[in-house]
Formats: sequence, C-alpha cells, structure tokens
Amino acid sequence: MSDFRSGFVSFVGRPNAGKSTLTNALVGTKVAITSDKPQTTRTVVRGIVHRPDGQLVLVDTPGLHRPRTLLGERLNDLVHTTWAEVDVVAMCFPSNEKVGPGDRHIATELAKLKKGIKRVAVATKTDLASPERIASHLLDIQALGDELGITWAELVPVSSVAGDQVTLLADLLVGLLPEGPPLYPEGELTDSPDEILVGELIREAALDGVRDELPHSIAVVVEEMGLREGRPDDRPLMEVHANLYVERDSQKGIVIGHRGARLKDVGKRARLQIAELLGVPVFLDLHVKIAKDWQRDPRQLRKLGF
Ligand SMILES: Nc1nc2c(ncn2[C@@H]2O[C@H](COP(=O)(O)OP(=O)(O)OP(=O)(O)O)[C@@H](O)[C@H]2O)c(=O)[nH]1
Repeated sequence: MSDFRSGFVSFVGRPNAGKSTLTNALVGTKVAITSDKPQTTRTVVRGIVHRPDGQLVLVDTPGLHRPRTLLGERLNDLVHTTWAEVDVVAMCFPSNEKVGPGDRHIATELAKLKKGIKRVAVATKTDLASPERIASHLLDIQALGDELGITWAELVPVSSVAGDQVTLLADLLVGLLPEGPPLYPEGELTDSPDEILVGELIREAALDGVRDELPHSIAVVVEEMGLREGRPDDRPLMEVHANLYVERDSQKGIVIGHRGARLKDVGKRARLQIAELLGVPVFLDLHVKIAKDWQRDPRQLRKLGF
C-alpha cells in the first residue's frame, strides 16, 4: 500500500463557523458536540475518517477568540499547539456571513504557520446562501488569502447539513496528506475516552436554551461510569455519575429550574443521547455543584480537566 496517505487535519474558524458539524459529517457519527452557542467546543476531540486510500485524523479545535479569562487563554494555547502538529489546517468561512475582522484575525495567524503545513479554505453552510452569494464569498476568501500571503491549497464550498461536497472535501484533504501507514486501527472513530464524550453530551444538553454568559460557566465532569453489576446479560444498564459545575449560586438556580424541572429535562435528553452513543440503556445520576469562579482559578481548571 505505497500510496496510502494519512495525517492530521485541524479545522479552524471563528465561533459558530460550523467546524464541529463538519467534523461529524466527515466521520459520519456524532463525535464532536455542536451547538448554536459560540465557543462551546473545549475538548480536542479527534474524529477519524477511514478510507481505502487514506486516513484523516480530524482535530477539532475551540473557536479562536481573544482571551478574557484564564480558560480563554488555555483554549487559545491549545489551538496554537494543535496547529503546529498538523499536516493541514482547514479554515471554515460560513457562507451566510461576510468575511470579517474575526476571520482576518485567524487568517493572520494562519499566515505565520510553517511552510510545510497546507492551508485549505472551506466555505461552510452553503445551503444557507444563494449561488451568487457563494460565488462572491469564494472571491472574498481568495482575496483575503492573497492579501495575507496565504496560498489556499484548496478552496471548497460545502454543506454539512445537506451533505453537499463533504465527500469531495475528504478526497481533497486525503490528497494533501503525506504518504504513510494508518495512524489508528481501522474502525476506531475517535480516541476520546467515552467519559469525555459523555461529559460533552451532558454539557450540550445543559447548554440548550441558556443565554448570555452562562454557557461559558458550565463544565461537566463524569466522576464514574460503568455497567451496573448483577444485571442479566440481555438487559445491561450503564450507570453514569456526573457533576455539572457552575460558577455562582444564581447560575445553579437557572440550571436546576423551577422545582428541578430544567435539570430533569437536561438529564433526560442527555441520557437518551448517551444511550445512543454507547448502544445501551443509561441511568444518569447528575448533580449541580458550584466551583466558584472556576474559569479564573488554575487549580479548579486542572480539576475540571483543562
Ligand atoms: N444550515 C446549516 N447549518 C449549519 C451547517 N453547519 C453548521 N451549521 C449550524 O451552525 C451552528 C454552529 O455549528 P458548529 O458546528 O457548532 O460550529 P463550530 O464552528 O464548531 O462552533 P464553535 O464550537 O463555537 O467554535 C450550529 O447551529 C449548526 O447546526 C450547515 O452546513 N448548514
């Protein structure tokens, strides 16, 4: 298999650009959480695309933004460390929004990467834009590259939701990777431990419907997870014990809701998602705790896995 190609691809782009959704569309399974709230991706989740001609290891990065808190700084460090290790950085530009200062900020960083790293531009969410609009969007992306001295190895319009050009993008990305053996065993879709994926699903359910600054104040830690003992073989039950951390008392009230109604709903939705991911029924024991100002406290951040 001399012409097999394999390597790392990192999707970058401003918050909400569609990076997580694209990762999921390429892998074909839900491995990265998606949300309509900006900056919800915190863990670097790798999705792995297995093909006869190559293997793409997708590294999903948090939305690059200007750091306001210690958490923000850690996320940005993570992005830069990730970029230095990959073969291709693919920058996502949502087609339903103009190329703007946020994109320029990220592209400026892209321009500084070492020469060997290939740069690809992806115009995402094409289902939300007219053909004329997509055409002018592509020209704007090209112009931004020219201005900053970036040569886009590829410039591809895709829609993850409609499934348009997703396979083409995978073809083009594989073509940009170095020749080499597979990096992960066949069939493995992600190297994230289940606990992390499960924690992300709970956080996603908790984020749904909350406003303003609260999304950034929520962290989830799965304390314990395993099949309940003493169950019949044909009726397994996965027990998940998790804590959902917020920063303040007032936030705890919001998350729990009137008489616990909101938390109950979050737990139910998370439980169904986890069951789908793991393929077994799930018992979810979820508690809300306060970790005062955790985003600014290095000790708390370490405890919460950052
Ligand atoms: N219509 C449409 N919506 C999309 C598409 N891709 C993503 N979205 C939506 O855009 C929003 C943001 O998508 P994400 O994939 O979470 O974006 P992201 O870039 O990972 O966001 P961060 O984690 O905040 O950096 C979600 O509501 C998605 O459903 C697409 O191809 N078409």
